Amino acid sequence: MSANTINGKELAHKLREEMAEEVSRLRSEGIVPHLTVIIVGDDPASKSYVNGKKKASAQTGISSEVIEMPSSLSQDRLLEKIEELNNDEAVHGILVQLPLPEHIDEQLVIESISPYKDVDGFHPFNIGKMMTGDAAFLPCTPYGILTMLHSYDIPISGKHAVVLGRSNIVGKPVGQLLLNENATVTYCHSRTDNLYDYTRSADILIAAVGKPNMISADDIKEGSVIIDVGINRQEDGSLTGDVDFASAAEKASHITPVPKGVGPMTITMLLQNTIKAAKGLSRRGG
Ligand SMILES: Nc1nc2c(c(=O)[nH]1)N[C@@H](CN(C=O)c1ccc(C(=O)N[C@@H](CCC(=O)O)C(=O)O)cc1)CN2
Repeated sequence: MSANTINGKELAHKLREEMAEEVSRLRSEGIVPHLTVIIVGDDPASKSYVNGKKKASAQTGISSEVIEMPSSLSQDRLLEKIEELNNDEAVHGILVQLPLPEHIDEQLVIESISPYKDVDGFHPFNIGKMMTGDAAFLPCTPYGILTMLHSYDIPISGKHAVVLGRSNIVGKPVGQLLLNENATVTYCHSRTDNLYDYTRSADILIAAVGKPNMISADDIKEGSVIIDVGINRQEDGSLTGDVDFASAAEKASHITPVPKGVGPMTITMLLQNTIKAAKGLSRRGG
């Protein structure tokens, strides 16, 4: 078997075109969706992701501002800035690019953002709503993965979904979203015994570990759906995922590549959350 490639870049492009139409309608009603991104320090990867967010916002008609702050910034100053943005009615979405320098408490920063402007979907209020299946801002990477599965008509209900990784921004929430859609979910992590027994029984395998090529054809079930969230930079500068694409593609039914798989969907769902914030949907439970 040769798998269908789930093309995140192409899907992201299509969704962004649809969003641009929606933003144009909102603008004609006098609503200009606005996203403010804060970046602390000068990590090159973070800078490149933030640039991507700015560019994608502009292409969609979403107004955006990037606030660059030095890595020497105090935590109090960052919290003050966030409070200012929380109180600014023209700002619909606030995002603080992660990771933050070590002297800043990441969780405290996340919790200082108004849950109604939390377009990253990281605030405990939104995480709680997601767990109960209520309207919430969903974390962008997991939301992007669900959108990919839906767009490719991949059945979720009743399927065994195995999530490799338990980070707060990808592993835990993607498992919860799959559970909300009636998958039977198993979480695996660095302490899991006999990990490959689980991966081989997965109908849907989400690899979000950050270990290059840790999954190959021998580790997956025939006809399974493989979602690779890993972004691992090689010595030659190229990117590779957690899955050995060439071998897994021989056995899977669907597979995401790296790059151009899950990555572009992360920024796309951020745009979607910003539009939702501008429409005030999360406040009204829509
Ligand atoms: N506040 C946040 N911080 C971080 C998040 C997040 O969702 N919110 N996620 C990641 C980084 N990230 C967005 O911020 C992100 C990562 C990867 C991509 C992407 O499109 N990747 C491309 C490859 C890009 C390359 O060549 O380097 C791909 O996979 O095709 C977009 C966004 C951590 N921080």
